[in-house]
Formats: sequence, structure tokens, C-alpha cells
Amino acid sequence: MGKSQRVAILGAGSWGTALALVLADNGHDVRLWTHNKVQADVINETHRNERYLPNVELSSSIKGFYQLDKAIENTEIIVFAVPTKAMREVAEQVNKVCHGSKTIVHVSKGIEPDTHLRISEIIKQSLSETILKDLVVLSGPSHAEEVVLRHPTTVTAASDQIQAAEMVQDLFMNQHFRVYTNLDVVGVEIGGALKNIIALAAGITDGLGYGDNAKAALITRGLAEMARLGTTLGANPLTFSGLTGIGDLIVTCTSVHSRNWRAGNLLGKGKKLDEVLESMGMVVEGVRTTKAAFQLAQKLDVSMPITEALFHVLFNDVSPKEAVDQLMSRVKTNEMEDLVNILGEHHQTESK
Ligand SMILES: NC(=O)C1=CN([C@@H]2O[C@H](COP(=O)(O)OP(=O)(O)OC[C@H]3O[C@@H](n4cnc5c(N)ncnc54)[C@H](OP(=O)(O)O)[C@@H]3O)[C@@H](O)[C@H]2O)C=CC1
Ligand SMILES: O=C(CO)COP(=O)(O)O
Repeated sequence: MGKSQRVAILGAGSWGTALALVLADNGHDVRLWTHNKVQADVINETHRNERYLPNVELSSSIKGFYQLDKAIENTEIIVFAVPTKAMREVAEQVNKVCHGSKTIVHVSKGIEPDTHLRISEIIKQSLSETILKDLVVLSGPSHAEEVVLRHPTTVTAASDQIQAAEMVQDLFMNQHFRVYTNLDVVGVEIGGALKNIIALAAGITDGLGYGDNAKAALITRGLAEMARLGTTLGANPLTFSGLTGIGDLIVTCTSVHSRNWRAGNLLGKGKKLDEVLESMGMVVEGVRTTKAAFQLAQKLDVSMPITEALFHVLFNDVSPKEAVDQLMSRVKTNEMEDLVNILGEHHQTESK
């Protein structure tokens, strides 16, 4: 086991709490920050986070914090684990109270609507250069509910600085939680964000009572459109065949743990978006990401038919059944066209 580090995790929802447990298992000093004072007190008194991870005992080396300045004081590493919609606000708060330079890790999956920024870009805009030593994204197929049971899980630490990715690999890696590295930050962030759109769609087709054929179609054609947008933004196409692409698509489209799949399932069964989101009580990132990806695809003229169909279901009152019918009656096309174009463009960029 490596040297013990002081780490602040910002956001005490399911993922922040599960990662706190991984880091505590690895012998690190973990401060779990929440904007809810009662929640911080309860974590310290009971060593539990009942709302987000019921029945999980947290190590006493995980300390709950309510004051942000105290949570990050004298830490080497700050992990952002709040939903995408809170990322800018929390990063700006950190910028006001943080002293010294830190390795920043983010573990969230989304794209900001209207600005179309990835999370690492929001963080770079919000933190001063004196604070931001390195920036690493940790992403992959990893439901919090299974991580806390210490079931085998694999994820990717991506950074354009390989030493930073390796440092984060060492920080989190253990017998149950295996971490790979990747230099492709764009591909890793885009894969993690867009798979939630496809998981919502897979939940919808399951809710409509369609079977495994429909789900397999969504996963494979979803991957094609994820790679199409990702490579247009500069990602390496091969990243989409890795943990943060197909890996996260599989886990999110097929697991009952997925909030995106569950929300889609209720929509497919005829529930309205507002009531679905209210009933979840946790973040469903795919809803906002659908809006952001739809806007981005239009701006960059990238074909994303599943995203477009879901956008109209979520925001324009198109029924799920009608959306599927429209997808199935699109003009005929060649399956490989995408792949050839994507690989060809990447090859040309690489050889320049
Ligand atoms: N859960 C999982 O298995 C995984 C999640 N992720 C990603 O991690 C990110 C976080 O998700 P997750 O933990 O599951 O979400 P949850 O809904 O479980 O928890 C979100 C947490 O963020 C807090 N929060 C919300 N808004 C703010 C704010 N403005 N300031 C401070 N805290 C805030 C919430 O506080 P409050 O209780 O007050 O609402 C809550 O503690 C998402 O991007 C998700 O896609 C990635 C991999 C796995
Ligand atoms: O990202 C996740 C698993 O890798 C969690 O997915 P949900 O947000 O759909 O629960």
C-alpha cells in the first residue's frame, strides 16, 4: 500500500460515499464534504449515509465535513463528486477558499447544456492556475451499490499528464477496484456522459415491453453515435471500445442499479418526466446531457438519431412508442460507414 494521502471528496451522494470507502480501505485520510450540515453530523455520529447507501458501514477514518475550507485544508487531492449541474458552483466555491496547489480529480458524468463544456473544462474555467496542479477524470462501469460490497470493479483514470493519471491509479487501486490509465480525456469524458442517454433509451424500450433485440440495437448503434460525436470533438475512437465506452454502456443499459435506466423504464411505462425525476431522489444525469448532446450535435452537424429521438420524448412530448417507430423507419444506411469514416478521420489527424 502506498503513502497515506489526505483527500477531500466533494459531494456525499452515492458515488462520493462509495469512493470514500475505497480510499479508506486503501489507508487514506478521507474528508467527505456535504452542503448539508445534518448529513455531515450524522456521518460522523453513525458512520452511515442511509439516504444514498443504506446499510453500508463507513470506516471511522471517513470524516464528514460541512465547512468547505476545513474539508480541503492541508489536503493533497480534491475529488469532485457532485452532479454536473452543481459542478460550476462547487468549483467556484473551492476557488474562493483553497490555498496551495492540488491534484484535482473528477468522477462525474455529464456535459453542461448551453455551454456544451465537458466537466474538466468547467473545472479549468473555475479554478485558478495556482490551485490546479493536475486534472484527472476517473470513470468507467461502476455502480456505487456494487463498489461498497467490494465486488470486482474496473475504471479508467484519464489525464493528459500520464504521471497524474498514474498517481490517481495508485491512490484508488486495490484488490477489488482495478484502475487503468488513459491519455484520452475527451474520449473518457464523452463516453461517460453519453452512455447515460443510451441507458435512458434502453430503459424506455424495456418499459415499452420490447426485448433484448431492441436493447442490443441501442447499445451498438448508441456506441456508434457516441463515437461519432466524440471523435468530432477530438477523442481517440478506440477509447469507445474501452471501459468508459462500451464498458459503461453495458453496465448502465443492463443494470437495475442504473438511475438512468430506471428513469427510462418509468417513462416507457407511461409516467411523465417530472414525476419520474421526483420519484428517483438521486441525480439522473442523462436528462440534461440529452439536451447538451442534442444541441452539440446540431451545432457540429453530427448525426445522433437516438439522442435526437430521446430529446423529443423528454422535452417535446413525443411518445416513446412514436420515437421508436420513427427511429426504425429512418432512411436505410450501411452499418460500417460510420466506422470507416471515424477511423479514417482519426488516422488523418494522427498523421498530420
Ligand atoms: N452512483 C454511481 O454509481 C455513480 C455515479 N457517477 C457520477 O457521479 C456524479 C454524482 O452522482 P451520485 O453521487 O450518484 O449522485 P447522488 O444523486 O447520489 O448524490 C448527489 C450528491 O451531490 C449533492 N449536491 C447536489 N447539488 C449540490 C450542490 N449544489 N452543492 C453541493 N452538493 C450538491 C447532493 O446533495 P443533496 O443530498 O443535498 O441533494 C448529493 O449529496 C454523477 O455525475 C454521476 O453520473 C459515476 C459513477 C458511478
Ligand atoms: O455511471 C454509472 C455506472 O457506471 C451510474 O449510472 P447511473 O447514474 O445511471 O446510476
